[in-house]
Amino acid sequence: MPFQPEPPYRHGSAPAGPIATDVAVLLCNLGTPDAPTAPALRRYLGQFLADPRVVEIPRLVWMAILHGIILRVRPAKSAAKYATVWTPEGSPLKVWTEKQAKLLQGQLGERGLRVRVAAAMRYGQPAIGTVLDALKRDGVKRVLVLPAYPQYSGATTASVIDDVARWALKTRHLPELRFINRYHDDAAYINALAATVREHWQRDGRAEKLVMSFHGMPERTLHLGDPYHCECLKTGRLLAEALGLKPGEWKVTFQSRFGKAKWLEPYTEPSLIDLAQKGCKSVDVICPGFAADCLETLEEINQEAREAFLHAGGQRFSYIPCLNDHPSGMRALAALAERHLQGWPTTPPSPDALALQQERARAAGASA
Ligand SMILES: C=CC1=C(C)c2cc3[nH]c(cc4nc(cc5[nH]c(cc1n2)c(C)c5CCC(=O)O)C(CCC(=O)O)=C4C)c(C)c3C=C
Ligand SMILES: [Fe+2]
Ligand SMILES: [Fe+2]
Repeated sequence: MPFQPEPPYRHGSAPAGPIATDVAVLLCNLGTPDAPTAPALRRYLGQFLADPRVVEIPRLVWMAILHGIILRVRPAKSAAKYATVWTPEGSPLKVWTEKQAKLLQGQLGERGLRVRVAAAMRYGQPAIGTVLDALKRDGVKRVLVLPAYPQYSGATTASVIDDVARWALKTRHLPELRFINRYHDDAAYINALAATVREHWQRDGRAEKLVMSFHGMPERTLHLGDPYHCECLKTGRLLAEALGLKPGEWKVTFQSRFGKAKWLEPYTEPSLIDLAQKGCKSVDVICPGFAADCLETLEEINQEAREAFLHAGGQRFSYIPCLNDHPSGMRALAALAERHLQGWPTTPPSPDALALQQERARAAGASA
């Protein structure tokens, strides 16, 4: 199999890029369309929904449905939804992920770790392979892959790992690779979520119920051994414990059902309607499984679900934003990355070690 061309090999050359280090963290999120338009959505959904990790039905049947029906109908509808959340800087998911990468590099620097942090997207741009190529060109030799999904699922975390593996298959000189599979029960992540809820209560008052809405998955993935459902429930329980909530004061639900199959239940919007119809007047809604606000939180929850709850008789719907660039969320990501970076050379070399390294590089250059 042909491998892609390597950058020229140099003995002991210092890494390039914004900070001289050969260690990088690759913060990977789902990805988003380039524009809130039907053609951009067709490209994005075409790539996303063709991933066998995302839709697990026989290829030929699914490709006929995807290209024959879904990619003819859904792009325009989805584009209209994206248009309602689009910002002057672009899609919220991309804007937040890029900001998180910058802040994470700063946070790690403050902890004394010399590490590059780059953002990449599983679908759309910047693609994981493109970012890995750029890091390699800058002399990066070790990459910690941090999928921005607290709960592991085959459709998300494993799909990021697949994409890194696909890049590795065509790369001759591989960096050392590490992967963070999950952080659903990480104490700093739970505390960061709890901090955003408490801040929200202080600012806007507290509702009768805290609804924790996670992205759904087909129910059959649970029976096939995907740990996602279990990890969402654990995050929910730990968050409720951290907030000192009593049973009945909180509820875990699943949103964003796609297609006709049964997905994980209870579904978010019907649950909110049910709560309102049973006399619950106010809800706080948080989406702990999303590292950053995106279409699914800003439009589906803060617009559609809000309207459904109020229409069913609810009086106050408060949306609690995702961790985004919240300082405690960023500290949680930095602590998580720091633990997984252990053993890699992330501290600046001492002047003596640097002199020795330069001497060796000179000698190697002379004998090469
Ligand atoms: C946070 C975890 C996510 C899981 C699990 C997940 C599973 C999953 N998603 C779809 C289908 C769609 N998801 C869409 C958007 C979307 N999904 C996630 C996260 C998870 N998905 C995010 C962060 C986003 C938002 C992206 C953005 O640009 O803001 C969409 C696209 C939008 C639309 O047309 O509705 C689809 C489609 C499936 C089928 C699935 C599990 C099998
Ligand atoms: Fe999704
Ligand atoms: Fe959705």
